[in-house]
Amino acid sequence: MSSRTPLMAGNWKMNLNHLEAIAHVQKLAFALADKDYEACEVAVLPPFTDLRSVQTLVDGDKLKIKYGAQDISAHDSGAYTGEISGAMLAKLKCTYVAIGHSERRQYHNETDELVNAKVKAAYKHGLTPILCVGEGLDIRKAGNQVSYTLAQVDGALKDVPAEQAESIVIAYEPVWAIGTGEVATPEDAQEVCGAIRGRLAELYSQELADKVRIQYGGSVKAGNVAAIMAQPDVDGALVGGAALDADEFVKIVRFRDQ
Ligand SMILES: O=C[C@H](O)COP(=O)(O)O
Repeated sequence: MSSRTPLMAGNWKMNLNHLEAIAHVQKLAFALADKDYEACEVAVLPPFTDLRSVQTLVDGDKLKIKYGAQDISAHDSGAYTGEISGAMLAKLKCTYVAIGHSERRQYHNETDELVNAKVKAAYKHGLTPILCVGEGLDIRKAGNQVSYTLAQVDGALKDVPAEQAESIVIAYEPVWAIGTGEVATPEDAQEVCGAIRGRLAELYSQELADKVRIQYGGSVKAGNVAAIMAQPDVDGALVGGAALDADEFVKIVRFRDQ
């Protein structure tokens, strides 16, 4: 494990309405103590419709939990039905926004070019991108996971200056391990996360690369998180299914105890 502060983020995907969101965040807040926040940064990524409720709760109760959105429009405003702008997310005091999740790439045909535009939109509005990258099963079987994932990193960071890129979070999520119960081995996670850090050093500098947090995502649970977090280039987890169970997510945050 590195000296970077780990980021444990729960991506709720299309789960939990705004009332359920309040109950869930209250449960997390009740369970998490100051020492948990000192050891780890904790964030939730609820659906758009929950964000105002989560903001009200976090602000009102002065919670240390951070929150963000699961997507952002590449556009600032205008006739883009169904889209949500970075300005809107910033107004809701979001810290993070997930960009380029494999489900967006797969079901909404998001290209590296669009992901790059969304990364730039996030920075324009003061949001920190959680850039999601990772290979599908066919790529993994062909042994091309590193080159494929690094090409996604290159595409997402095209023309993004160092003073912005130094705050990015990159989530390596092998698509074949998402929601399947198939977890990449800690060595699999390290191989690609280490290569991503190496690419950041090539694109920018070693100093910048050493600052960036790289998460692993894909069937992370309390039972497997410690081994993954023991890898030198893994600085947190982007958790899907297990983040919907507050008790389980708290155990993931307390990965050092598992
Ligand atoms: O964003 C989260 C990832 O897609 C992982 O989801 P999962 O933990 O349900 O496999």
